[in-house]
Amino acid sequence: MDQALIEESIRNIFKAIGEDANRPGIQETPTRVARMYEEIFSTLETPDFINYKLFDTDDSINGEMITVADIPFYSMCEHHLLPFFGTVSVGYIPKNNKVIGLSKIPRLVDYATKKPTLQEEVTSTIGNTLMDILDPAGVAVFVKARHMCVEMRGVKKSNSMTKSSFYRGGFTNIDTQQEFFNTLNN
Ligand SMILES: Nc1nc2c(ncn2[C@@H]2O[C@H](COP(=O)(O)OP(=O)(O)OP(=O)(O)O)[C@@H](O)[C@H]2O)c(=O)[nH]1
Ligand SMILES: [Zn+2]
Repeated sequence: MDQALIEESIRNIFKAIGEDANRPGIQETPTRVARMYEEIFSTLETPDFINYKLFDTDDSINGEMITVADIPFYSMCEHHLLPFFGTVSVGYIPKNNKVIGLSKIPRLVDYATKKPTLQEEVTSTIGNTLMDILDPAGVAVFVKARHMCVEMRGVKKSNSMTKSSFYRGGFTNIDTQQEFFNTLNN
């Protein structure tokens, strides 16, 4: 990431809005923002999914549902560069005795969110990537988020919650979706 360019850009924004970029209170802000962008836009490269460990279990796991619920995330909307944040819940149905290392699911959430993006894209990126890595019998992704660009500007609707979902394989069955949501509510 080009830290110097970010710093210069932030100084220019201060100038453009009529601030004195040398005022003591904000003098160090461009450097801080550059450091912050390094952190919140850290999905510069695709992670090495080959190292996402898959484990072999016995075949009684096949066809059962595994859910990781309420994984918190923070992202930035690509239209206004304002935060949107909430939770992601992921379910999958193993096949061929294969399960994925549990921590890899929140890692997928980080991969999908640490960049300027849209909620729908976060939802489908997590779902499609899990399908690619694990090739399970089904994947469900459910994302709930608040968008600051809808709340603090523009239409200004506080606390509205945007919900998006992704269902593949066994989760296209309505009863399986219901079981997924029952799990989330427990
Ligand atoms: N589908 C989708 N839209 C988003 C997301 N985040 C922000 N938006 C919307 O992106 C749209 C951008 O619309 P524009 O009309 O180009 O921008 P704008 O004039 O700032 O729009 P307003 O927000 O309505 O004032 C807005 O409707 C936002 O609410 C997201 O994650 N998914
Ligand atoms: Zn926005």
